[in-house]
Amino acid sequence: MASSSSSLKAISTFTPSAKLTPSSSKPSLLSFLKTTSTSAPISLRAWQSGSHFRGSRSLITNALKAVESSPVSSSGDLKKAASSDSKPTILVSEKLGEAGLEVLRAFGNLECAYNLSPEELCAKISSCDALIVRSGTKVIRQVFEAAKGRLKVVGRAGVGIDNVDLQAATEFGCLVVNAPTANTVAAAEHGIALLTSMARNVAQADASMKAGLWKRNKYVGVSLVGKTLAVMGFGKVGSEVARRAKGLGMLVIAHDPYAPADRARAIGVDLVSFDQAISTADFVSLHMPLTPTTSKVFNDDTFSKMKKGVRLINVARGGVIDEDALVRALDSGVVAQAALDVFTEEPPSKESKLVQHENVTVTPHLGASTKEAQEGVAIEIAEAVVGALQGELSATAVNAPMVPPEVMSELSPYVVLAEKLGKLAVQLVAGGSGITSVRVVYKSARDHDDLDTRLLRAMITKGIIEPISTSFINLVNADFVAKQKGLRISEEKVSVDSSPEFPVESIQVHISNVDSKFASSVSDNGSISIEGKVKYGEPHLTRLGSFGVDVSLEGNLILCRQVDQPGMIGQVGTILGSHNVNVSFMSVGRTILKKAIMAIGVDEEPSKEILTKIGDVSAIEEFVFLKL
Ligand SMILES: NC(=O)C1=CN([C@@H]2O[C@H](COP(=O)(O)OP(=O)(O)OC[C@H]3O[C@@H](n4cnc5c(N)ncnc54)[C@H](O)[C@@H]3O)[C@@H](O)[C@H]2O)C=CC1
Ligand SMILES: O=C(O)C(=O)COP(=O)(O)O
Repeated sequence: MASSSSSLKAISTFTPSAKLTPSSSKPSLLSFLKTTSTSAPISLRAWQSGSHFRGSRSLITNALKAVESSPVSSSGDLKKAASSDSKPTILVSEKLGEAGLEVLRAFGNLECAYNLSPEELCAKISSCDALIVRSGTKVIRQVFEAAKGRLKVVGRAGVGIDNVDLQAATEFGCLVVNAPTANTVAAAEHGIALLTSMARNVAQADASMKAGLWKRNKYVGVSLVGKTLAVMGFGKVGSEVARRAKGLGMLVIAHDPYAPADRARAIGVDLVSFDQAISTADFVSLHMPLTPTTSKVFNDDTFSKMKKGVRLINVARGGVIDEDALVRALDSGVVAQAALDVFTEEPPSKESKLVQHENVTVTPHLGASTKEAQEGVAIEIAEAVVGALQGELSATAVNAPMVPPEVMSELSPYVVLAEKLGKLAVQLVAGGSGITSVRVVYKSARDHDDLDTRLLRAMITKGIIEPISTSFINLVNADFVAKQKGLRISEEKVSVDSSPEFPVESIQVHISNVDSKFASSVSDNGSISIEGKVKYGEPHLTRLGSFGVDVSLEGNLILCRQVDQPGMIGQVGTILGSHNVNVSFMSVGRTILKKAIMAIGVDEEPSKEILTKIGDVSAIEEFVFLKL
């Protein structure tokens, strides 16, 4: 059961623990989070209208504008972060298209350093805010450790993120973004190039002619028309391969446990089981990502289920095949031919039996390597990384909630509210720690399925965790750190009869089984309970415990419960004014039994002496100072 702190009139101040990360003043995804923490919340309009970069909405720029015009600015850090001498440093460790490099150069300090050894990468990374890689750089845990908290974004200039340790990135609060669309066609075209050249022995015949031979009988191929192609992984690349193969007159089936059947049907492809796909196909083309589930999924067992003489194409990842098993299958003739663009180890050893096998056609991971795809990927990743460094939520985030722009613009004021409610709720807990259970209730007139709360939940979690954690917390690692701290956050959606025009009518945060430092925040069921709403685009506290209030959530706040009598505002205002503490707003809400809750917004943090004086006002029964 929650209870009030022992002395109602004890001074209750709350100072969030100092952040240890040296980079906490850098512009980054963190800046989005910081932005929401400034005393000048970002309006939806500001969010949408930024134009720092083509197609991007610059939160930090808008935050600064808002902060500059705000009388209650406490954003020295943000201003410093955006000044030219503190430009973010972006390390590009593999060749990237010039158009993308230009975007990066215009934004930050760009360093291109190719072919770094793991040690060299680790040595450089602590001076970088962002790292952009392709498939050749292994971004392993040691890289995040060596970054010492500075690295905020890893951009993968391409699709596959199997070379980035996502768990480590998440633990270190580092956002990972990729460029998932710009190389789809290139990879699909390369798959088709391998399929057709393998079927007609183009590579082998070419090598033989260059060796001075003319072997027309040896290189008789097989036809594609009427043959069955199994596309394993019916995502972006897989479906483009399917479309093209159908144009070649092939029968196409596909296996993908997550692909919707109607999308397949729309291009005349049947989705079938794994076994059905591999046992009926004449050609098998691989397009699934490398994950723990797909690792070596093509092995002795699977090859034994294939039609004798099957032909295999892999432009996905080498690791989905047990390469030794493939050599055995090629030697036994179960697999007649293979065409491989990707390998378990890249580059493979010169002695690789697979590479040397006469029935195997190989290319050195060229799937994405067209001029067009590389330009597209470079721009896509540069914009994603710049956006993330500016504090935007990325639509291509791999380890954080992905938010489509239209959803984001609608949710942004609620995102600000969510973080503030989390921050406020934790400051009402005596000692600020020992929280194990948080219940969040969203009231909404919308169909529950239409309300995606992942972002709101992450921000509430961040708000709660950040002040009681010594580590750097952001959207990326908030859930992870919460779990580590044994904090369980449950969510409930409640339907209300209001306008579905707004995604959320109110958000409530309830913390149970803790003591409160402000008894008025404890509701009848014994939990610390607060509720907030967005009003005119700004976050407001609308309920505290059992009391209805209406307080704009900005800056620092003193909440007092007092006997409802005249002159209270004057008394407290005089104490603050005589100590040069500027009051930004005051509001008083009457409660039951002649009690009132007074909320005072203050620009500076009042000293202990001032707070003691406020506590000495006889009609004040309890009060708490909160930083928002
Ligand atoms: N060789 C190259 O240069 C390139 C290689 N790639 C590789 O191709 C892969 C696919 O790329 P996209 O199509 O853009 O990604 P995608 O995410 O659009 O498609 C991957 C599909 O695989 C499916 N999948 C996941 N697990 C599966 C399983 N166990 N069995 C069957 N399907 C499964 C997913 O549901 C998804 O539909 C990437 O992960 C990347 O590794 C992509 C681009 C270039
Ligand atoms: O996008 C992908 O997944 C790729 O495999 C492309 O790799 P690359 O960027 O060419 O090293």
